[in-house]
Amino acid sequence: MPAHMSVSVIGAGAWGTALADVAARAGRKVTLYARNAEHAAQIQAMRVNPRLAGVQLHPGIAVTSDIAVAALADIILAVTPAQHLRAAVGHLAPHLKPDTPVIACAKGIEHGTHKFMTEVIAEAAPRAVPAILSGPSFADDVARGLPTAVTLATRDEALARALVQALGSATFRPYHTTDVRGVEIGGAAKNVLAIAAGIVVGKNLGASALAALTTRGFSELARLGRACGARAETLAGLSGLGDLLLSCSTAQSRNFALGLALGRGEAAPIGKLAEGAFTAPVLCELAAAQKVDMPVSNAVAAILGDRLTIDAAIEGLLTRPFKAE
Ligand SMILES: NC(=O)c1ccc[n+]([C@@H]2O[C@H](COP(=O)([O-])OP(=O)(O)OC[C@H]3O[C@@H](n4cnc5c(N)ncnc54)[C@H](O)[C@@H]3O)[C@@H](O)[C@H]2O)c1
Ligand SMILES: O=P(O)(O)OC[C@H](O)CO
Repeated sequence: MPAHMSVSVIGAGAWGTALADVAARAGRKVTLYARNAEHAAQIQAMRVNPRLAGVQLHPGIAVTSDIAVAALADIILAVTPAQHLRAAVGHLAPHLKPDTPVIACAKGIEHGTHKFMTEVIAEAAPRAVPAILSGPSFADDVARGLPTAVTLATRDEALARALVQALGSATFRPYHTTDVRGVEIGGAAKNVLAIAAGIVVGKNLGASALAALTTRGFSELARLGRACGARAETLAGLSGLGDLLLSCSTAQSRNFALGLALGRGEAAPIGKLAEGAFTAPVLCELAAAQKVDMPVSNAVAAILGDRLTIDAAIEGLLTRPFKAE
């Protein structure tokens, strides 16, 4: 197994910046890539990224807008929104050394193709080794050094272990697995379900309803996971149940915050990436293709697509036939 001494982060948003800090804290040589040269120069000079306000960049992090420089690293973290991953990795691919691990840190499913994040990497950079990192972790918490645990998956177990060693520290604890699909499904579905949780709170339906929604949400996440070949322990682990619990419990989640605003009849928060809004329609298409019933996710997709009012969605969910748990 080659030494993984250097890490590049593609995408200088909130999560990319927090993960650059994680890698620097773990002792790696870190390069943060921002596609906009002016933005890169500003972060390099100020040592602060406005997308992660109030957090000082680790002194060891170099910032670049040169993709060829970023591509030289032993490990790549791809940290763009899910719908931009193909373009970002495609831009990087010609410059990569063969067999470089490219770890998707986005949570979503690609529109049109229904591809998961590692499948997108495999197509956009065929000589890379795709992996995925996901789990309950807010960029702000991670960047402040608060304790966090996530799941890191790639098909080769020895590589998964090595990547965990390269990125892990006392405050950022990745657990390894080879269940790539299980990790991808948890991260994508939890964002959609977090919007539903926010709606429940915004509509003042009560703490009991929130617990019911979260539990039934997990039930449909797990049904889809099983249909797609995910392992039960992954679905009940950090990247599945763990991330669902986090995102369904606090307005610190941008997806929950979107649902909260919708439930209160307010405008959606501006400038905040809510991946679940992009994932909802494609998650429902995927579930339908797999003949998996996902009533909560379907309701979220219909609300966001203006095909259903929130009140009608709630009534529809509450009047479904009684059935075995
Ligand atoms: N913010 C969090 O707490 C958090 C935690 C875990 C996972 N995530 C996931 O990480 C992903 C990114 O989220 P974020 O919070 O960093 O979003 P963000 O909006 O803060 O940043 C996204 C960044 O991606 C960059 N980008 C877009 N297209 C690009 C391209 N083609 N090449 C290079 N850069 C490109 C943008 O310029 C921007 O800087 C999402 O899928 C999200 O679900 C976020
Ligand atoms: O702010 P959100 O809803 O994108 O959630 C961020 C992370 O995915 C939480 O694990």
